[in-house]
Parts: sequence; structure tokens; C-alpha cells
Amino acid sequence: MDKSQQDALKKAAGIEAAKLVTDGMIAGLGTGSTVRFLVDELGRRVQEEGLNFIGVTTSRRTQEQAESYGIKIVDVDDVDHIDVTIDGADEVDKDFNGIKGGGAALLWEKIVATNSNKIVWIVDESKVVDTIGKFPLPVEVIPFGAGHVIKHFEDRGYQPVLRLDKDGKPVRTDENNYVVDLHMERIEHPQDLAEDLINTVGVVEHGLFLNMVDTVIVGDPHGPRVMTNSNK
Ligand SMILES: O=C(CO)[C@H](O)[C@H](O)COP(=O)(O)O
Repeated sequence: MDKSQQDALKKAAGIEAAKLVTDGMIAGLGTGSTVRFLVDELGRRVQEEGLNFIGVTTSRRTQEQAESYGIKIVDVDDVDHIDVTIDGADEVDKDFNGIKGGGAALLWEKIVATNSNKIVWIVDESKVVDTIGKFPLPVEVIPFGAGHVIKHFEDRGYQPVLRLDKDGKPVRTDENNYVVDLHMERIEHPQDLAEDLINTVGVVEHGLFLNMVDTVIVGDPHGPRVMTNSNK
């Protein structure tokens, strides 16, 4: 699949998911190129149809895009609930275990998701996999002592790589932390890995989102397809 075909699938999933946001809702807005299509569609509805909702964003990038359309954005601590959060994902398997954080927004994404009544992911079909792990697993790490955390991951065989920007400097998250990507290829026991990671001193959060999502809208050449998680 080339990039334009993939973008068409992402856009179709984003437009389909935008239908879930209705007047009066508080909606969590994720981060990434698929979510950009979602926010474009929500912005169009705000401007052309008078859609009236409040957004809680998972990154400064999404906040800027949403506000450029006049969408009202509030802080996650200024709402007592979030009706639905719509986000992208890097991989998802049939048990609804996923990897997120390709866009370095995993920490805010997990906080917003945890406080949402319903979680929806929008992906193109290439993200639906048998076993997660081919996509490098992002881990958000405090800069102080990050070298020791990376060494610890190496000792455990996790094949860590500190994420760098185009100038060769460590990528910083919206919380000013580093991202370490674990090149594990296959994650057979995601729950065990999640526990190991979160118990590592210096790790703030990891990109394993295990059985959190309720619905996945998959951009498919035959039209958006919905996967519903009945085990949540
Ligand atoms: O987790 C994320 C950002 O931290 C994104 O949702 C994920 O990387 C998918 O991005 P894209 O829609 O660009 O493929």
C-alpha cells in the first residue's frame, strides 16, 4: 500500500469516527496523522453545521489544530468525565491489545483514555496484526538517568533505541521527557512486559494499551470496518 492509499484509508476511518461526536459531548482527541483527518472533519462540522462540543486533547499539536477550527478545548482536569476519546494506534491485535506512542504522545493519550467512558481507535488496515511488537514499543523515560534505564533494557534483551529528532537531539514529549523505542519484533506476553516496564524506576509510561479500547474503526478499501471489544 502506498502512502496516498494509506492516507485515504486513514481519512475514511477519521470521517466515520467523527460521527460519534454529537452536540453537548466532551470528546477526547488523540494525536497523529489519522487523528488529523478526524479533527479536520470535526472542524468542518463545527464551522458548517454548528456542531457544539468540548474537546480534551492529548497533545499540544492536536490542541493547536482543533483551536484553529474554533473547537473549544479544555484541560483534562477541568472536566469530570469524557464521553468518548478517539485516537489512532500503531498496532492492534485481535485481543484488542495495542501499541501507541509513535507520535510521542503516549502519556497524555493514556491519561485521557483512562478517564474516558468509551475509547475508539481509528487505524488503516495495515495496523491490525496477529502479534504486536513489530512496531517498536515507545516508552516515556525521565531524562535524568535515562542512560541507566536504556542499559537496563539492553540487559533484558528489549533492544532499546533512544528516539532522536532530525537534528540528532533526543525527542522530547509534551512533558519534556525522552522516548525510548523497544525493537522487540514480537511481544508474546504483553501483560508481563507492561508490568516489568512500569516497575522500572525512571519509566513514566509505556505504549502498551492492553484491552483498553472499546471499538476499532479500520479503514479498509471496501469501506470502514468496525471491530467491537466484547471482553471489556
Ligand atoms: O499513538 C500515537 C501518537 O503518540 C498515534 O495515535 C499513533 O502513532 C498512530 O499515528 P498515525 O495515525 O500517524 O499512524
